[in-house]
Amino acid sequence: MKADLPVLDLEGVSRRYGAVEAVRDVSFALPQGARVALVGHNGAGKTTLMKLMLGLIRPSAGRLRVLGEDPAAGAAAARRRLGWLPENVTFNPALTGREVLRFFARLKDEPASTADALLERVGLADAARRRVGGYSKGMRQRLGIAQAMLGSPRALLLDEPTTGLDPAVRQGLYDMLGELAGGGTTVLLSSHALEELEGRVERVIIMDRGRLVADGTLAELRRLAQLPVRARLTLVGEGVPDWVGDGLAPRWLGANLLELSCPPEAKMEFLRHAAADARVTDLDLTPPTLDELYAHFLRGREGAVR
Ligand SMILES: Nc1ncnc2c1ncn2[C@@H]1O[C@H](COP(=O)(O)OP(=O)(O)OP(=O)(O)O)[C@@H](O)[C@H]1O
Repeated sequence: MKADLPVLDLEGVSRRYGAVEAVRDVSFALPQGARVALVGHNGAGKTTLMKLMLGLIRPSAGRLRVLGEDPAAGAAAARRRLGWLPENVTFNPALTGREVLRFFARLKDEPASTADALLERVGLADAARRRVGGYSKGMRQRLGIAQAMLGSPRALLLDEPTTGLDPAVRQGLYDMLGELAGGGTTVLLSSHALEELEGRVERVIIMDRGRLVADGTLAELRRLAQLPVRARLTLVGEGVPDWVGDGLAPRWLGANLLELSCPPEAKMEFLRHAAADARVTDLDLTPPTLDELYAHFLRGREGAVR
């Protein structure tokens, strides 16, 4: 496969389950080393997309290429270069972490030493001889990721890998995914937890009821959505400053804390006014959150359906 070919490439892919169109006409291509999140409500089609990429199910329409090959055509070579962490992964609780990973290593024709090195890599070396039944949720997820990393996959598909993890464990997991992507592995993860993706993926694909409704970097999606920036001014003295028009939708959050909603095109003018006003003693700007973006694109979709 040529280096510049997309690792995962979908063109007009649909998948039906009887009357349910779980995935409808989805197209995207992910290059080597990309870190991408697939976000959407329950039933949006995220898991179905991953199963299609893994070749576990076939599309009803469209074309899918994984490392240049059709994953469902029995091209085992391409499938072996994919790592998968299913949602709610479970392992035999009576086995130790080391036994579990060595078992999966055998399935992938990998030496036991690779399994041991991966346990070290995901921070489970000290717990390797403990039974999985006694592992915390975070430890089980780490073991799941180690399992997905067996065979040095070119792409990792992770179905909701951070659900149920505490913030420190989640951060550790994203750090690990960042390192893998830095080394050239394409990482595609699905998530409901939009806020945690900020700064941790470079691209977000938003799904809604089987359709792709937005695809881009967070900055691109923010630009497309043209959502207002939230500004909070700390003020001395009484009343809303004269230069704050109704267009900024002023709203008092406290005796001297004023919140404004600033359209992107008015931001620089707003900053000039705020900087020149001696009554302003502090200023915070917050770009639209991922949840606001998500709501915006889903609203657009509802508008399109009507
Ligand atoms: N094997 C199946 N048989 C019938 N319908 C299915 C099957 N798998 C998925 N579906 C349906 O396809 C749609 C998409 O499901 P999918 O599991 O891909 O969504 P999801 O985005 O992963 O959701 P979640 O966040 O809940 O995991 C849903 O309406 C679901 O009920």
